[in-house]
Amino acid sequence: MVHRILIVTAVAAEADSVAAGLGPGAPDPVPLPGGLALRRHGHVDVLVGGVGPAAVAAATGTALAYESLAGGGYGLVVSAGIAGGFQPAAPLGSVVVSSAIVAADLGAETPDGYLAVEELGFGRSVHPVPEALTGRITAALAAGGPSHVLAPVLTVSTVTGTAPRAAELAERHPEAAAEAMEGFGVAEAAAAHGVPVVEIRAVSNAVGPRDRAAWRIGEALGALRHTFELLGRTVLVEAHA
Ligand SMILES: O=C(O)c1cccc(C(=O)CC[C@H]2O[C@@H](n3cnc4c(=O)[nH]cnc43)[C@H](O)[C@@H]2O)c1
Repeated sequence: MVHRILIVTAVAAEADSVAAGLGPGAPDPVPLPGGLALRRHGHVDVLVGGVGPAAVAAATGTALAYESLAGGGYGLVVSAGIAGGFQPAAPLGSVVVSSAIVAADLGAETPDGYLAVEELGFGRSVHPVPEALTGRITAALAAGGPSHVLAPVLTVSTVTGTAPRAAELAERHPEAAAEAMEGFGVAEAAAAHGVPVVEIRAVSNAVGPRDRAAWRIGEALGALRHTFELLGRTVLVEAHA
């Protein structure tokens, strides 16, 4: 069976950029339960799943179940959108491709420091991403795409807004290049259906002291569009074959 590809964003502006990169789609969205709507671009579906890991996990699970019950199935799920970038690894306007998707606040604070759920003896806080997949994505971006880095992407429920919090996350996850709010939720839903997942983020702001005026959302949405222009002609075609 040839599987479809599902791309999930948090908000409509991100989905619009992804869709613009993919090119013309079907005129009418497919309504899903829960007030969700899939925009179809050939074999690629784009879904606005909501902000935060819980909302997006529910939405992604709904889309996966819907497609499965319709007799098809997804072969790849992509969490996409804008993000905060750890400096200097991920400058504004660059793209981060996830080598792993990490729930950075799924754990417990203790007097001796933070413990991830694995250290507490239950649950998981990391979803791996297939290397063969990230290798194809980075190769496609290297051929004229935005500057990019392959690194872990953190999922947080609270946007980092202070230098001490940014330093704490960087110390705990020294390899991480970006933080956003949905990747782990998308990954949990994909894993429940046995579907591989990758997160692709365009950097709109630096992780650190909150300075909304310094966010470069337009630049990041442009990088997101450029990324999916390239992937729509390469990796997303191969992944469908
Ligand atoms: O105001 C706008 O025009 C606009 C356009 C597109 C997206 C937005 C968002 O606010 C998206 C929220 C989404 O962005 C991720 N994000 C971005 N920066 C960070 C960050 O520093 N830390 C965590 N998450 C970040 C996140 O995934 C949000 O869901 C606005």
